[in-house]
Amino acid sequence: MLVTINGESRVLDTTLSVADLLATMGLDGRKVAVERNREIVPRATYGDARVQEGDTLEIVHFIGGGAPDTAVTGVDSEDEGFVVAGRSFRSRLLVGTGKYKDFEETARALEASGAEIVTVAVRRVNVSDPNQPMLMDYVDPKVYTYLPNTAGCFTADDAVRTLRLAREAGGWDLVKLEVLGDQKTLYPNMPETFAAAEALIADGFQVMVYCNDDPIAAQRLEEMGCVAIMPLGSMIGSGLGILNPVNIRLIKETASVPVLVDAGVGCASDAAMAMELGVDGVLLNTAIAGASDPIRMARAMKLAVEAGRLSYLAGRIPKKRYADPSSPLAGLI
Ligand SMILES: CC(=O)[C@@H](O)[C@H](O)COP(=O)(O)O
Repeated sequence: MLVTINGESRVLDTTLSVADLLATMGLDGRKVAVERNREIVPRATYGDARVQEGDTLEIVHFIGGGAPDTAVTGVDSEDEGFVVAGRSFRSRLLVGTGKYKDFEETARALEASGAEIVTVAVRRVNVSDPNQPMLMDYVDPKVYTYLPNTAGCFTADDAVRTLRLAREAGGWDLVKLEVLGDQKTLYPNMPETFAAAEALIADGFQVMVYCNDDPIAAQRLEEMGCVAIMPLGSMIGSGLGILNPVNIRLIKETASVPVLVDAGVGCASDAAMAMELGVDGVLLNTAIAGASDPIRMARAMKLAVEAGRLSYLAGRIPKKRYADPSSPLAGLI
């Protein structure tokens, strides 16, 4: 029979089940998800679900990084860590897993960053060579919390479909929703983001949402049930830093769920500045992966996020218009 797998036509044995198909491709036991004619095939039915003539199959896996699905408890003595959707994390730095030279470099950078949550994109398995290395071979999902994301989705429908596949593949329901507006700015498309958030929350997902830095939109997303609000610092991949600190602070002041600055961080001082605004964490990717020395930058980001948090907790001095001598003037000779 003739079927299409990940866009490629294949002639298959007529008696194949989905489980047999995965086995012949060497994908059995791997964290992949299968969609047949745009319907997710539940994992429990792989043995019974027969592949049929004319079927269109999509087999996806994760690209980019991850951590335990169980809560990481215990906190640093100087920082209380943060809690999202009932799970505690010590590290306030969340990192992306794209743009690295190879998976080995990804793994080393993640380790240096100290991140516990890594966000990963969902992509088709390479059916021409399904045995190619996968992210999970390098970034252990028992060590990192995988946060599947919808990078590359421009409609609510695509985003919802992508995250349903991610849940089927790995069982994760804590997800990062991003619905993009256009290729040039990668700004969030907020109407589509609202629609996707609503559908995902109704479907039992815990949604961490990438959004613009609009306090009203952020409030609305929280009211809908999003478990974390992730306003952009600036455009994804731009390295322009935090363009609107006033709005980020406003969003944080109003929110009762964690607020994480997501996107646009270019260097360690940007990450520290975001944390000094009082946000709960920072999500970044390009600044580490695109640095000349990603491992060193990953460590810099770890220290910057910690320093920014401590600086925020310590409380900055008020800015003054004129000098205020550091040494007492009394007793001057
Ligand atoms: C990895 C990911 O989720 C990105 O979409 C994220 O927004 C990070 O952006 P930067 O690459 O600008 O750090």
